[in-house]
Amino acid sequence: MSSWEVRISSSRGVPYFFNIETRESMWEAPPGLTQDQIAALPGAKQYLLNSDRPAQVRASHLLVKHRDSRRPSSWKEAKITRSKEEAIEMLEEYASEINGSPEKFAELASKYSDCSSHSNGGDLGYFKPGQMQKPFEDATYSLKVGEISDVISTDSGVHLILRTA
Ligand SMILES: O=C(CCc1ccccc1)N[C@H](Cc1nc2ccccc2[nH]1)C(=O)O
Repeated sequence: MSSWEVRISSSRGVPYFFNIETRESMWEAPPGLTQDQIAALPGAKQYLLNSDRPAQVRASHLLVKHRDSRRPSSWKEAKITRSKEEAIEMLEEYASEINGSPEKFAELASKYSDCSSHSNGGDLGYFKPGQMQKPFEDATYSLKVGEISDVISTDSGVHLILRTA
């Protein structure tokens, strides 16, 4: 079998096909390979996972950091000492106040989010697979547009996510 493998493009954060013999690369699966042969290539799992995801999504989030966050500091608080449990309780409070309203989401994110995106109602803009921490990306892709997530945990802290596109 030819020596193709699937890699992730660091610039675009999406999979591509690379032939380690000829050093050829291409975005789409090389012609002539059956679906089974593609699935058997090294790295194919990445391709199969990503291939059914839209190229990019847009989301806003409300982040509450805690003492175990990667950077336990924010525009709101120089030294964040709350526990993860306290952060989750706060987020659940906010979630019930937001009660599914995108307007309320933006208002509370502006006031309470520990991310710099608070100044924009929590809007992160568009992002592609591979650009955000995996739990955040997976949670966003599993939301419908207009839907708000449950509490999601990343190395940055705990989040509510509103998918906007
Ligand atoms: O990484 C950033 C900036 C994110 C951003 C992207 C696009 C527009 C505006 C902000 N801020 C971190 C907190 C943080 N961690 C995150 C993890 C996933 C998504 C958003 C996040 N925000 C921090 O402040 O520690």
